[in-house]
Amino acid sequence: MLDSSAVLLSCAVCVAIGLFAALRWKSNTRCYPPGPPGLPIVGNLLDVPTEFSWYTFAAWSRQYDSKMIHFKVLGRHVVVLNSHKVSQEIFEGRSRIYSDRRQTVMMHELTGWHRNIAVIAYGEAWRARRRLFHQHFRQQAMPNYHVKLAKGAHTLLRLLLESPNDFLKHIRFVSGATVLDIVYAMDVSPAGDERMESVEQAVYSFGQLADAGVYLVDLFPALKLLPSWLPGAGFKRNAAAWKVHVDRLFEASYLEVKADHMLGKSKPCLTVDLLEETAGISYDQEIEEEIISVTGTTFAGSDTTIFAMAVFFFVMLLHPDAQRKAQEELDRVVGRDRLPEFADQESLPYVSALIKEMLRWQPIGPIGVPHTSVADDWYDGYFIPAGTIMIGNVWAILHDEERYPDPESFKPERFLTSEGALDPTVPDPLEVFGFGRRICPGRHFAQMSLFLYIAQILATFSIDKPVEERGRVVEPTRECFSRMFWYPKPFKARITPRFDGAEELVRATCSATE
Ligand code: HEM
Repeated sequence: MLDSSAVLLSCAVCVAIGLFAALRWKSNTRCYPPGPPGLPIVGNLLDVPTEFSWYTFAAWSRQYDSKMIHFKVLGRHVVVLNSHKVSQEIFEGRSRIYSDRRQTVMMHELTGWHRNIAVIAYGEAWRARRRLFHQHFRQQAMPNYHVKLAKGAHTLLRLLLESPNDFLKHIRFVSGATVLDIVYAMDVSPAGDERMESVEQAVYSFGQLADAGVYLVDLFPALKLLPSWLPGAGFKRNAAAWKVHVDRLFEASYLEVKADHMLGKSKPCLTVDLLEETAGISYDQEIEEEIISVTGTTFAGSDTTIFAMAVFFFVMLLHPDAQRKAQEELDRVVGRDRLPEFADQESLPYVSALIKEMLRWQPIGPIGVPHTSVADDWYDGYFIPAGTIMIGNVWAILHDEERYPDPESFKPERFLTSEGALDPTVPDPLEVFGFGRRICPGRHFAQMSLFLYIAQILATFSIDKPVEERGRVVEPTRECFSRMFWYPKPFKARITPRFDGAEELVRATCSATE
């Protein structure tokens, strides 16, 4: 006869085997969204192009007849959402699951960018910073920045008068200088300034990191222990060089303003506002970190505005008709005696439509910034495991012909009614600013800056294709950066005052504000 403990043991073993079999069966029957079959270990690494990936994702969406596509790269699940509806339901409707960010060694440990709100993991630290950022960059706070933004726009016009061929350099300078002014009340000169150079280097490094996507050290974190001098450890040398600028970006100017503030000689700026708001709270390193994180992150955002302005000049070369129509509207509404201002925006629907169409037609972030999921989930019968990289295919959503008929054509008119007013039934291309709880909190500031720069440039300058000495018109090359962001490689444009008196108007306005 078997004793009772042997019976119990055999029962337990049977239950364990049963459970194991059931779990295995369940995991085998898990159904991921459709997508290309991959190879062992590398998965679909070789199928995903490093450039223009948004076209491939859209093509897979058509091939597999699914708005949700799945593939694997080196063991990581990736899901791409190719429609407005699915992206809303996932990123907005289930934001508790789909608002995290992947943590990488390069971004979070080696370069100092862990303070950037855009890369912080979904959780309390992110929430606190995002709340603070939102307070200062929500729609209602925008008038606080009107004066400094207008000063920046006037500087841009003056620089375009003085050296029009350097227009891309001027955009970069003005965008960075305006943020320095708003955040730290610092005045920098286009002739060269160490702080400005450091900001540019840091912002450049963020673009490089985002564009590179994944480094080998992110896949094999032990590589971070390699000595920097070792051949193959170039990533560590780059990271160390970038970190100097990134730390300076976050800390140096903040500490300067803080010291001035304690001596009672600081000028009004975002940092001072944040210091005063937290003055009643006893000193806490975490609160100081929050301020540093919010102030420094505004610079990372300035890069996207620079890319958008580069796209603007590019689009104006390709679509002179749209340029002329916007200028006709500016002449009619604002006239030629003054520059357009924020208050004119509502009366300039064509200019607003042109900006919307520019963001839609060529989104600068065609695959946005990927989110990561924090829990297993099921959607429409498909399984999405925790830790999946979630990509919103912004390009596909903004080129969906059901929402935007004839999507490949550049037509600002699509946003207007037949009477020429903005049509509220046509969806704004908001996806360019991302999704759900992670949607860009700087979007009001970005849209306001784009409006002012673009309206003032179109009011005073003509942007045309350059003409060579023998009269040959130089077509813009279609060369572009096309990995994480899309923006044109440096190109030439002929930028000239648009009417007699435009130059005087610019100089007079600049001397009044600069
Ligand atoms: C045309 C200009 C801009 C575009 C197209 C843009 C686009 C984006 C996108 C796609 C994201 C990621 C959203 C997501 O994860 O779903 C983002 C995040 C962010 N942007 Fe912008 N942005 C622009 C300008 C700015 C500016 C000027 C600022 C600062 C004043 C800014 C601050 C931020 C911040 C702080 C985040 C991180 C949000 C988070 O992860 O919670 N952006 N932006």
